[in-house]
Amino acid sequence: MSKQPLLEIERLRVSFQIEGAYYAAVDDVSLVIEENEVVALVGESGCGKSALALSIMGLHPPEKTKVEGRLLFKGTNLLSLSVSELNRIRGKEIGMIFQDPLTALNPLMTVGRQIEESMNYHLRLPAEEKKKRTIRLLERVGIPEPEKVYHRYPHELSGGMRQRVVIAIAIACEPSLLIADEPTTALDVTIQAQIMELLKELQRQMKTSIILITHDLGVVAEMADRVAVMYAGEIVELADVDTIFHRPLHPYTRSLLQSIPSAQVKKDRLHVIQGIVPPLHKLPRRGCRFQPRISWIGAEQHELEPQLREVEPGHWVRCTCYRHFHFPDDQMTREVDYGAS
Ligand SMILES: Nc1ncnc2c1ncn2[C@@H]1O[C@H](COP(=O)(O)OP(=O)(O)OP(=O)(O)O)[C@@H](O)[C@H]1O
Repeated sequence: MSKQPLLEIERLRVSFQIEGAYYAAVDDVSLVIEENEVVALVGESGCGKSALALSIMGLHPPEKTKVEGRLLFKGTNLLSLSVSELNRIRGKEIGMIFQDPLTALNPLMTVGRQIEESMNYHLRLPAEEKKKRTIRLLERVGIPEPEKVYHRYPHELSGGMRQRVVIAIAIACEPSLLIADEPTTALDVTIQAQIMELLKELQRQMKTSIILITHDLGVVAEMADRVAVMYAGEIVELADVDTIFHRPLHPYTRSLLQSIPSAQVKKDRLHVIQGIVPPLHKLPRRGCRFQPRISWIGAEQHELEPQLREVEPGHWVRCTCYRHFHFPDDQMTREVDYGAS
């Protein structure tokens, strides 16, 4: 019998209420996260990455959000749990690292107490043991003088140190799944690299699975095992990291990759993906959602109801338009020859 995946996202739809009607920000997304696997979710702002992550944590306010489908975590559907049942899993089995450490931390509570809070809820250890464990955790996330930092307040720490504290809270109960939503966007570039290095090292030690949400394709190349590329609420391409970087097929994935600056290949100008992800209430709900942004590919080259299809083992692509895609600028067409026919 094959092993049960850690998380199975099945036909997930997350819809927000806007002026009385519901619009899906995540639309029919299915994705499996295995144990000890890092899956990156990439895509422009507004593609639905955070909406997906927050639904796994059960953090959408139910009055204004509809979450449909199934989220099977170790076989249990998170969407069918009561708040108290979910609380037993959140923070213990699934940890989350948010974008901005300043808003993720309580300014009125010392670092030590904040880390211990999550242990209080899930582990119920004697005070002495809790403190020892907290100091060990601070050490583990690379905080110097952990005994002193234990008594400090968030505003007394630098941004990078604060994000280390947020990571310590997220891993305090050794979760089997971590969701990291743009964990470094709020930090300086040099600090970003250190924090990603820390996450990578912790992942290696703890064998935690990670859903990594990021705009930074460099980070994806460094950390991810597989990549799900999202556009307008849908996964448009899914494959292992090498395939995404070396044999991308979907026009959106190829455009994202073309827009990365490269020190090796000097280009006169970077490729810019024309247009924007439309707002929710204006998203095309039928046909290929990327069609308006690649207007030089005729409508007849797109599928009417594009599905994710496995084009080679483990490599999934939505819509057959990728077979006809070329960059509008000839030079780029010559630069990239993916041989898709
Ligand atoms: N609470 C909400 N109410 C209404 N619309 C929302 C809400 N939260 C998100 N949206 C909309 O849902 C869509 C997806 O948003 P989401 O934040 O998931 O995108 P994202 O890919 O995570 O972007 P970013 O990279 O900027 O975080 C966007 O159009 C956004 O405006």
